[in-house]
Amino acid sequence: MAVDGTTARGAALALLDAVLEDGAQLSQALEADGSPIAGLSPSDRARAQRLVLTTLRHIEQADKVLKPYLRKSPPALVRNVLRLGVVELAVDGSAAHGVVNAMVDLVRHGNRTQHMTGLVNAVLRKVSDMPEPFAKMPPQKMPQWLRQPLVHRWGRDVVSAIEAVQAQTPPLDLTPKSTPPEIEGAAVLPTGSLRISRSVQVSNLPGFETGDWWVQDAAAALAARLLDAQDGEEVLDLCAAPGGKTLQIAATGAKVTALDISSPRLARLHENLARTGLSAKIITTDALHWTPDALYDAVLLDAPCSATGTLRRHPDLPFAKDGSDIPELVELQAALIDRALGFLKPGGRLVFCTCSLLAEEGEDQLTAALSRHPNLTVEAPTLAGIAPEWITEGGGLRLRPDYWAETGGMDGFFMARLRTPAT
Ligand SMILES: C[S@@+](CC[C@H](N)C(=O)[O-])C[C@H]1O[C@@H](n2cnc3c(N)ncnc32)[C@H](O)[C@@H]1O
Repeated sequence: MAVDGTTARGAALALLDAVLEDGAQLSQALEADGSPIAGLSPSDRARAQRLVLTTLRHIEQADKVLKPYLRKSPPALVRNVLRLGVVELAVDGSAAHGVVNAMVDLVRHGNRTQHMTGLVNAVLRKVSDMPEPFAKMPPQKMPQWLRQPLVHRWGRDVVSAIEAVQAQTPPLDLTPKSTPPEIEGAAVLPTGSLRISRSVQVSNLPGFETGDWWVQDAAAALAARLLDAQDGEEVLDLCAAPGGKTLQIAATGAKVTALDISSPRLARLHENLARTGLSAKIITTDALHWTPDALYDAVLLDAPCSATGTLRRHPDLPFAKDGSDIPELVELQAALIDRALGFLKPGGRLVFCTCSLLAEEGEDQLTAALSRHPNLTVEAPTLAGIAPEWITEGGGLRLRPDYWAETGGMDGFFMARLRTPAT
């Protein structure tokens, strides 16, 4: 497909196409050689990313608005141009004239779509006459493979509340290295993370160069807090990259070993350590086939998972995944838990966590670990800022996107702290 890749909108279209038509993950499309954003200025890059993310959060509504105007389904490129245009008009409130002309231009540049400029022009003009194109429409639904088990567990109201949060642009959360720095407009959350709700360029914020903080969702920041690493302890961060939790553990003064199977992801951990002036020993290997030289006081296992708790930050996931890899992930998580327990000194602690909304990757995984290892104990969380209802019957911490909804929600996570017997 040939599209105009020189503008933010052209790049957004190419990215949308990669996600919706090729099933690519947005992060991969952004980082790929020859990525559509490669030649753009920083502000156009940010604009292209914002546009594609907002569109992915509103595909369902955009298609509903477009349906009455399309007698038959247009080619994918034209459909995606129309979706981009509708979302810009409905959500961003961009000036109609500019949006319509830009979208017509995108279609004009497509090899096989030049003849559809009239259709795009006519449809988008009609949409631009609607006062609020998405008014009274419910937020975009999660895919059935994910929605159904969540409705079964939490009910429709909770699932709708989660979807309402997923429809919004999430705030930027930062974890401070020590004392929270002064950043204009940043709120300090009850758990200690900083939250910025306006649109900002991260590298322009005070404290970026000096590594006073790093970007990390407020829920993600709780796993290392639950581990509660102490100055001088030997701590293993298994599945560590890109390293938000490694940085938190290193900041306590603990001696951290950060292990991950992926060297490209570990390269980002190296960058993060350099920027923050923190240190960790880094090992690139498969945790399932590695044996440490000595045992650890504590292990953090942030296991690979469906990432279904992160849809508000990664709205491309429902389009790139169908849930078919979950049984394999559940098996891998259990194997990693068993392996991690073998790396602990007697009386050591393991925090297991996943950024999944699904019980099989969280609550059920904890139950299964306890039945495989009956002499483990679960230590219920006592962290500042968490609500009692977030603690599960089994002593884990269940975090949901609709918690703190009024200030932008949080990523979905499950985490639990386990202790091995002292002798
Ligand atoms: C949820 S991510 C970790 C995020 C990280 N803890 C952080 O806070 O930035 C899961 C990680 O597990 C790693 N991984 C997957 N299978 C692994 C294995 N067998 N051994 C080691 N790492 C593995 C992936 O490369 C990925 O970086």
